[in-house]
Amino acid sequence: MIRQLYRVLGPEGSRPLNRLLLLQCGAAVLQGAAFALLVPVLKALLGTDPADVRPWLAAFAGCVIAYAALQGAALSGGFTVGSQLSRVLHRRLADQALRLPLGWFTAGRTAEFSRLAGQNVIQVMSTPAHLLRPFISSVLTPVTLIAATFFFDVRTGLVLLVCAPVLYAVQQGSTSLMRRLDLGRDAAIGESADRVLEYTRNQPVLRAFGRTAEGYGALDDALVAEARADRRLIVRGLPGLVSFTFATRLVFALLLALGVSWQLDGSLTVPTLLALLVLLVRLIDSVSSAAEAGAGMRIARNTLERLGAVLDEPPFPQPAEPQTPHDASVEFTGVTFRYGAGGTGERAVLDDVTFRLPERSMTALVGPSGAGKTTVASLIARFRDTTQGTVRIGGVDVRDITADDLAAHVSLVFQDVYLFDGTIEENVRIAAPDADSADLAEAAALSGLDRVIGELPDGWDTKVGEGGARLSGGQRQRVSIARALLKDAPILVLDEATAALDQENEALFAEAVRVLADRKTLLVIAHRLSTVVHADQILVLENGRITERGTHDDLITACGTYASFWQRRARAHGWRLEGARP
Ligand SMILES: Nc1ncnc2c1ncn2[C@@H]1O[C@H](COP(=O)(O)OP(=O)(O)OP(=O)(O)O)[C@@H](O)[C@H]1O
Repeated sequence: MIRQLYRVLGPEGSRPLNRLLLLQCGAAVLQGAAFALLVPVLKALLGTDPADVRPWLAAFAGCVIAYAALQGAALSGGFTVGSQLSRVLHRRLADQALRLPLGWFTAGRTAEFSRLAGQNVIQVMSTPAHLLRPFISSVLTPVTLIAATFFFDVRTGLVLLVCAPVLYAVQQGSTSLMRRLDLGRDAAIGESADRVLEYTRNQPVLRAFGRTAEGYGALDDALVAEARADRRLIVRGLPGLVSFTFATRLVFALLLALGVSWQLDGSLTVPTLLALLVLLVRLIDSVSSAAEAGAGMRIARNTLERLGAVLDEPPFPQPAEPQTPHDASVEFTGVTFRYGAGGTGERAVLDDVTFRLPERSMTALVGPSGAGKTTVASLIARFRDTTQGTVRIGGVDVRDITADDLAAHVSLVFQDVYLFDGTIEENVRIAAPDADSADLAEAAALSGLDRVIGELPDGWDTKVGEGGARLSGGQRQRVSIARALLKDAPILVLDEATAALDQENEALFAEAVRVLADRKTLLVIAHRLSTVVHADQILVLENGRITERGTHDDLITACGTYASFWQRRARAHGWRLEGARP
């Protein structure tokens, strides 16, 4: 576990941990020495001249004072290392979240990540002060006591030396059994936490369909599995714990019997026997507390292992020799993409896709739901890497562009808008914290956010709530568009909202898109014809393949899928591409 502490703390945290371990080891040895000195103290007191006790008493007092000093320093050092542990872990986890590929963040892993950053970091924080100290003293104090026993009676020392490895083996056996059971229980608790989270988040859907907790099978199953893991821990783990307690008591009984027989045959004096028995009681106490500390250490070790595993996840590969894009064009060449680790998914979501978005042009990407449109957007921003083929920005493969450079070139507006719990202004300024008020006003005007701000009593200072919950879908969308515009990246990818905009806002959005097309390379994943008709080129994506491309007029003349979309729209006002099928 100490190794894992070093691993998660990294090089900067290793020095305070070294110092802490030194203090804790020193205190544990001094505690053992103080107990050992009780033997000569007792022997002198029960011996012929009680005045002989003075030098031993002085040595005992010296040991106790030195122990108290080291123990005090070790205690405060434990808290210092604990709070450093929390700081370092939060920072390293945040850094790691930035470096991990987006594909890593499945729902389960996201929940595990927030558990690790929340309750698990708090749990691990207390390890140096509350677990490490008792654990070290429960190992080093008995070792010191056994070594001291040799000075008083070699035979007792030898018996203890033989018994110690047996006790250690029994304890290790019980620890590894409990560790396996703990791991199983941790996994079951994690699963229950995920299901409770899912159950809480999906309350609107569950209530709409009249599902109660009892009727929500996934949660029921997870809770039953957790209860089973708890029972397994108690039933299978108990024999291990009991066997260790039994073994320590057996060693005590053996030594008591031997001590009495040695006293009876005259080879051990009564005062030495009594003093050794006092020492043995202390020894058994210390060894037993090793078992208790071991339980806490086991849990902390499992947690540290999970933290270490997340911190060791390989980051998204960055270019060895970075290049800078030459312009703001985007090019897909023979791009095939499958989801799954390393592109192992069964289905090619994009299949041999080739297109080019010239600089300062507008392209509309249309197609039925699930055709792969959002996947195209995520490949431009290199949220994921292609399975085959190349995505180039300004003539340079996105894999040869640094993450910062790529972020500076591409702005994205997704349908699922996430806002941070702050004001509207803070949310827009995330894109460019130093932007002046003229830039902010321009972004607001282009996105239609200025109207929202005019209607809200607190204007720019309106609190949006967690995730933007206090704003409507359309308002959130406009904050998100303003944010993307303020960033002023030369390439803008807009995943047009299907439902969030009403007709008035739709016209406004279409106007903003037209203005932007003159300034930026624009890719709009379009669901509305008012956006599509003005595009310089329209790409029709079906089942991961581009089946048609051209301007609106070209495609109408071609009488293909796009033309049939258009005719449907003419028949039914309020047409949506995403639901349509040719
Ligand atoms: N993280 C993922 N893991 C596995 N499959 C995914 C993932 N994201 C999307 N897919 C699958 O890839 C396909 C294309 O999804 P994508 O979101 O790109 O489609 P889309 O055209 O944008 O759809 P929509 O218009 O409904 O947003 C779908 O079949 C979807 O189920």
